[in-house]
Amino acid sequence: MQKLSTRLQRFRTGSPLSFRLLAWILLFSSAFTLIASAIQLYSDYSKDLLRIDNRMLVVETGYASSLARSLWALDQKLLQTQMEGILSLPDIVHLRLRIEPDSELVMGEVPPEAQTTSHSFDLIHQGDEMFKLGELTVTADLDRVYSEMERKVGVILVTQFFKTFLVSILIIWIFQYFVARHLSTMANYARHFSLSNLAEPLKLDRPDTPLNRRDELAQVTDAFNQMRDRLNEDVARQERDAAQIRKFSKAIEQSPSSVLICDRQWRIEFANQKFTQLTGHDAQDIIGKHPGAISETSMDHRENRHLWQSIRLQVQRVGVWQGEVNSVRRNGERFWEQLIVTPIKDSKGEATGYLILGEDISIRKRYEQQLLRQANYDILTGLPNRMLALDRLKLALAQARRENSLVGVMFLDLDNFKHINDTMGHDAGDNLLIEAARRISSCLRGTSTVARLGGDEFLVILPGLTGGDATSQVAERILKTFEPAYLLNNQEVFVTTSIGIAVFPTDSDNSGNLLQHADAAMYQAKHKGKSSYAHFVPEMTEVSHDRLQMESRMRRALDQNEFELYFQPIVQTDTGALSSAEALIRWNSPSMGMVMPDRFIPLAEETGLIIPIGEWVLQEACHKAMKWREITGTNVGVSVNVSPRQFRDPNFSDIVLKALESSGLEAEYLELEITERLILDNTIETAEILKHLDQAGIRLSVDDFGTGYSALSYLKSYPFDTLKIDKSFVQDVLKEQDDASLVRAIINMAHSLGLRVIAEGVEEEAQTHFLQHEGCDYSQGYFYSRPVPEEAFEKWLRTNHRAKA
Ligand SMILES: Nc1nc2c(ncn2[C@@H]2O[C@@H]3COP(=O)(O)O[C@H]4[C@@H](O)[C@H](n5cnc6c(=O)[nH]c(N)nc65)O[C@@H]4COP(=O)(O)O[C@H]3[C@H]2O)c(=O)[nH]1
Repeated sequence: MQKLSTRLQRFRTGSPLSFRLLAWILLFSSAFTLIASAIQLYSDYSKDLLRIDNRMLVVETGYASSLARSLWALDQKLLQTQMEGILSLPDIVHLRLRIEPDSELVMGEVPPEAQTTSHSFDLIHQGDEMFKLGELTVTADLDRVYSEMERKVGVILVTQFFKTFLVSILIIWIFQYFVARHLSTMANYARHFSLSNLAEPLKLDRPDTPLNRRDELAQVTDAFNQMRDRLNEDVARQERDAAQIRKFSKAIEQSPSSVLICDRQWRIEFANQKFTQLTGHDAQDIIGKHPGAISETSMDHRENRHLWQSIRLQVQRVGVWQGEVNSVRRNGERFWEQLIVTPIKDSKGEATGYLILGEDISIRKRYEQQLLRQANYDILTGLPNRMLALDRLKLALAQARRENSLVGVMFLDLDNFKHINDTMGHDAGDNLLIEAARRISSCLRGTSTVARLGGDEFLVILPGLTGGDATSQVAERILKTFEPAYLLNNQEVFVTTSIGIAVFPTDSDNSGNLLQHADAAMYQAKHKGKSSYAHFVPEMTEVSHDRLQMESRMRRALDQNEFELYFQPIVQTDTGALSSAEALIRWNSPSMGMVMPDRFIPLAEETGLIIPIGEWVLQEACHKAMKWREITGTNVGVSVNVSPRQFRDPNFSDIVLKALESSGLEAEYLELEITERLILDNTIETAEILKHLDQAGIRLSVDDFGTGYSALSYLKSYPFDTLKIDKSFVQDVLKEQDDASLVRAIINMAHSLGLRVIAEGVEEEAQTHFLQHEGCDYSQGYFYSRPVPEEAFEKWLRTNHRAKA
């Protein structure tokens, strides 16, 4: 019962379509039935009327002659019987017989208000002559026909109504069961269909037959489910996209680089946290502004506009702009940043905006400037070094050529420096050099240059001179400033200098010759006696007698076996264990005593003698390394210095390989030390030779790192294994904060390029702690051992229990 009522309820409330259908079916079927029934009734009615008409005709044909005979015979009885016979016929209710001439016989009765139909015919006597006897009018009552019709209408209406109703119910049930309820299910499904409710597919409550699978409901269901699947895919894709967008946004927000996103018109739309940290500008303050307008104060307006114009043009043409920009923070502080500007393109490749990535490179810049300073200036005196001095000299010569002026070049050497250094100590020597630099500088104009070439040698460049005399005046002034005593270690010391002068273009028109001539003149001045100066004269071209003598002695020295290798251990910084040794040449000259490499290697370079000397060093070093293997039972590597001239010798690679071959030393235990200046001199050849050596397995190291150009980029392009930090940095790591941070930066940078680092010139234990802390791989210096002769080194090896296992 309950079930029935719910069904009814559902039928009533849930299926308006069924109701409407029912109503329409009823209406149409009723109308149809009514029309059909009306037609039927009308035809029945017509048939009944026809039947009555026929019956009247039958009366005429059947009774006309007999009635006429009875009337002729005046047989009233028969006439009556015959009329009664007619009256007994169905529907005939009234007969009127009009007898000629004026009598009438009436039988039967017409019910009041009855619907009737009448038929009259003549009664004729058929004798010799035709004689009309009378006329009979037969009246039939149509009430039966009408009541019959009424009954039929009633029956038809009732039966048709029920039939229609039942058929409608059946149709509706069929429709409800097979269609409407499924439509309701679909409607409900569609009503509850939402993005959060996509798991359940639409399922109709009906058997899964092949027929059902093909009908329209199945098609609509499939369409629904396909829509659901597509939506599911869309939602999943959207979620994936949203997750990615979230991830990217986070990455951009937390990026270590500053990020600005601009629209097509270069108006800032987004700035990340790093940008705010870096510049001090809040994102909301700069939204809508042009990126060039933020730090406009960093340069003048025109320069800034020009910069951003060229950025815009290059980004449009090339697709990227990158460069270093000197920007200004909100608080006015300047900083260097590396900017990369790229367009953000849509799927059609159209730029929809621009991405500006920025990185604070102030520290790197500072290091680079520091390195540049180190490369160009003498650390002790702060004067330009040899390299910068040569650049300035070349510039001065170029200018003099243009202006037709003279350039004076002076070579200075402190007369008794070596003696003071040896007797009063390095600090006193250093102080003397600083004071001498100051005194020389004080004698010069702003356009002149005074440089320290190394040791106690200075160079003075006097550009834009109009006459040679000016050089003499400057030389005299310098000699005069040297007259007062120097206070070294609280002692008054008198130091003099010797000055050699050469003038462009009188003495030479190229810088190299000018320097040589000034050098020769200086030797001449020294010969003249201390505290004097000398001008170059062509007779001096034979150069100093000393140098010539030195050269011929050096040539003999190889044959006489006067060269000797000293060795200095290179140890692992953290353990102190021996890793390898650097071979350092010494010249045991019978006439000059022990000559240090700084004194003869440059001359050997100039004369080309370095090639046979270098070959000897390589052979010796490799053989010694094999000997140490025997002594220690472990592999000890050897480092050999290679000078530029050696390196450029076409046979250099062969010489190295021959040394390895003849000694039996594996290539990996030989390391060649190359100065960075050499690398920068001749790029293509250098690259090829380095590649060749690297392919042979020989280790390569950059020597004296920090004293050359220190252009970090070349380290990436060449196959170096090791970087040796110059001793000038290491020695002051504990005293100079700048040097400490520079060494730290070099170590980090080298490691990031996959290079090992050796710190040279380690003299104190505290320096080793610093280097350990900074992760420096290897160390070398007096703290571990000075360079020692072969026997001493072997002894050191035997006693040094920390040799690498
Ligand atoms: N103040 C100080 N100095 C330390 C310390 N530890 C090592 N040294 C010195 O630093 C120099 C290191 O060699 P280098 O930079 O390659 O510089 C070398 C190298 O460029 C060149 N040289 C030496 N032997 C050869 C060689 O066989 N061939 C070539 N081409 N050049 C050589 O001569 C330069 C000078 O050599 P050395 O006079 O032996 O000077 C050596 C060494 O004695 C320390 O703790 N404090």
